[in-house]
Order: sequence, then structure tokens, then C-alpha cells
Amino acid sequence: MAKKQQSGKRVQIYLVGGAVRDELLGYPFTERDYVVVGASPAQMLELGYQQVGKDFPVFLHPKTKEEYALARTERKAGSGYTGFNVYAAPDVTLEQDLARRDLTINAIAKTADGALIDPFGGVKDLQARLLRHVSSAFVEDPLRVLRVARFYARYAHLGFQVAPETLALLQQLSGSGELQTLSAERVWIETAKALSTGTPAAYFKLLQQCGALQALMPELAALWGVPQPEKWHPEIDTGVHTLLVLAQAAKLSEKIEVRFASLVHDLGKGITPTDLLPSHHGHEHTGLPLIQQLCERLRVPNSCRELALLVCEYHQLVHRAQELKASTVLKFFNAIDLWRKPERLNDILLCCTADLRGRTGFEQAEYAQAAYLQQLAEAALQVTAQQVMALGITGPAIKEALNQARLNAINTARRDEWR
Ligand SMILES: Nc1ncnc2c1ncn2[C@@H]1O[C@H](COP(=O)(O)OP(=O)(O)OP(=O)(O)O)[C@@H](O)[C@H]1O
Repeated sequence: MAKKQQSGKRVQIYLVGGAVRDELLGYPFTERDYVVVGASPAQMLELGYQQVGKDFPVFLHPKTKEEYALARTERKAGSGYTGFNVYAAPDVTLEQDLARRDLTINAIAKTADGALIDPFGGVKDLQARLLRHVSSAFVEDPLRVLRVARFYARYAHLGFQVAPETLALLQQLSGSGELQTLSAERVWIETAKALSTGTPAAYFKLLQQCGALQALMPELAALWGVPQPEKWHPEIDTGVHTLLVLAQAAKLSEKIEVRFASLVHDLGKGITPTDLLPSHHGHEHTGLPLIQQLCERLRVPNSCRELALLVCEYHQLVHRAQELKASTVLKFFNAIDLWRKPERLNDILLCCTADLRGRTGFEQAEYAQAAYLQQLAEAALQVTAQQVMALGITGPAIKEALNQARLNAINTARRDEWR
């Protein structure tokens, strides 16, 4: 990968980061990141690379469009993620570049002929299943707390642990006030990636353990230590229940909307007045403004926010599905706009199934409410505005007639259920 420059200097190109790490773990990777040593921005442009952004030393390969970053060092010059002076010049060495990376397993470079350059013991840590920071400069970027938690979730099935000295740094950063300087976009990008892993609960568990959850999502952190009725919740603690629900949701669906809604569906329990405990009467309503607040602060996408609000508001009602009057079922279908978004019901039912199973001893439980409500929904969805209009009904009366016809359909389906 060495290219001879007109100046006589050799430019060295190495594969780094996730591609090297995942290849060593035996996982397929799609994204390749390269680091370029010995080149200036002007040389990169001469070689035909296109610069990404004006101030950042990252270039796109003219043909493959893969990212090539100039080797760089950086100096902390302010608070938060943005407070960095980046120095990228031909005299920066590969080791200096690797030293500024977060984890040893992300600081392994590979030459074109396959040799590994691993000054910080990343290969050993991969074998030992250890997430370990590269240097004390780790604390300069608060995003690294979230990145460690994300890798912890991503590789939880392999048994990865956080090194005790790294955990201490996560705790230090979480208590420093620096996490609050992160932009909402960066927090959500890491959180969304974590929600997409096979074990998203591990991300929130680690954030809770090191104090980062309190700093970033206090509405969620407030659930730890909050009791619930033992009759329904053998695990008692609401935070523990929440992570069990998320784990179940991840088994049921790959959609981050379903996983996020499951995570926040009980936020109202965090503000139950102590004289009501361990009961949480009305938490399906008190949770709504907390979800709004959290979603606004973290700029959570609308698709996640909408489902989360619906699951929060209606999960208690769905749990009682078989006791509901047909008119209440119809109100629920109208509220979730079943008619225009029929797939939503399934997402809500998956969250409610996860809620049931997210309890010690109920992991395999059947959720009969799901099939029951699906059946009523199918019946109600058979009724169309065209059918109503074919009866000669026109104008505003159509809406009322449509509601009545849907109510009749739900009633018939309920009776069929008991036959
Ligand atoms: N905030 C950071 N602090 C330190 N090093 C970082 C940071 N962000 C990225 N890196 C380095 O850049 C590499 C590429 O970053 P990227 O975010 O693409 O993650 P990745 O390791 O490739 O994982 P993924 O497979 O999730 O993309 C990382 O492996 C790491 O070496």
C-alpha cells in the first residue's frame, strides 16, 4: 500500500478500526476505514482523493468512495466532543494516530499484506474479551462512554467485559458533567445503534452502572430502586423489569421503534408518589410527558416517539383486552389510527408481549391478548367507507355509519370468540 510521492516520501495506507476488529472476531464487515500516514491534504488531492468537509482530514477514494483519514493527533481545547484541535500532517505516525482511539480492540491496524500493527495489545484483549481504553486521553471525549456501552451490547453474546480501569474512567466521565455537552444527534446515533444490537439491554445496564444514564436519560435512570407489586413483578425493581422487557422486545422484533417503546413504556413509574407505592396507578398517563421530554431532548425520530407514546398510554388497556367493551376496543383502534396504519397494532402488541414476558418466570408466557385483538382488528378492517357509501349514506353521516359498522364487526367477532 505504499505509494511513492513526487517529493520522494512514501505514503503508507492501513486498514483500521471496525473492519480489522470484526475480521479478527470472525464477523463480516461492510465498512472499511483507512488511515493514511505520511501525506498532506494537498498530496491526497493530487492523488485524486476528494476531501470530505473543509476542515476535517478525511478523503474519499476516487473509485471505491471508501474513507481515508490522514493520521492525526488531537488536543483537547474545550469541553465536550467539539472542543478539539486536530493536527493532521505527514509527520504524524501510525502509533500516534492509534493512541488517540477509544478502545484497544479498535486500535489495531493492518497492512496490505495482512500484517497486524497492534501497539496497545488489542488482539490480546479481543482474545480475552476485554473492552479496555487505549490511554488516559480516553476521558477527553465523553462520547466514548456511549461507544463502550454500545460495543458491550454488541458483543455481549461473546462474553465481553469492561476492564475495571476503564469502568472507573466511565464513572469519572459520567460524573464530570461532560456527557451533558454531547449533541443530541451523537447521543441518539449511539443509542439507535445500540438498540439495533442483539442485546440492547446491556447498553442501558452499563450506562446505569457507570452513572451515564442519570446524566443523559434521568427519566429512565429514575426507575432503578422503584418497587412494584410483588404479585405481578417477582423481580420487584422497575429498572430491572424495564431491562427484562427490552431484552424480550429484542427477541420479538428487530425494529428499533418496538425496542425503544418497550424501554420507555413505564417511565411514569419513576414519579409515582411514595404513598402510592408499590402500586403505580395511572402511570400510563404520567409517563406521557416524560417520554415527550426525553424524545425532544434527544431528538428521537418521530416514528420512535409516536409508538412509544401509544404503548405507554395503552399498554394497561391492552393487558385487559378480553375485559374491554367493543366500544372501548373501537376507541383504541381509532386512537392508534388502525385504519391508516394497520401495522401499528402489531408493534404495540409486540411491546405488550415483551412487557408480560419481561418478568422473572414469565419469559415463555403466551400473550393471548395479542391474538384476540388481532382478530377484532381484522374484523373491523373488513369494513370500508365504500361499503357504507354503497348503502346510500353521504356527507358527515358516513363517518358515524362507518364507526357503527366497525363496532358491529367488533361485537360479532367478540361473540364468535366465545362460541
Ligand atoms: N469518539 C471516538 N474516540 C476515539 N476513537 C474513535 C471515536 N470514534 C471512532 N473512533 C475510531 O475510529 C474507528 C472507526 O469508527 P466507527 O465509528 O466507524 O466505529 P467502528 O469501530 O468502525 O464500528 P462500527 O462497526 O460500529 O462502525 C473506531 O474503530 C475507532 O478506532
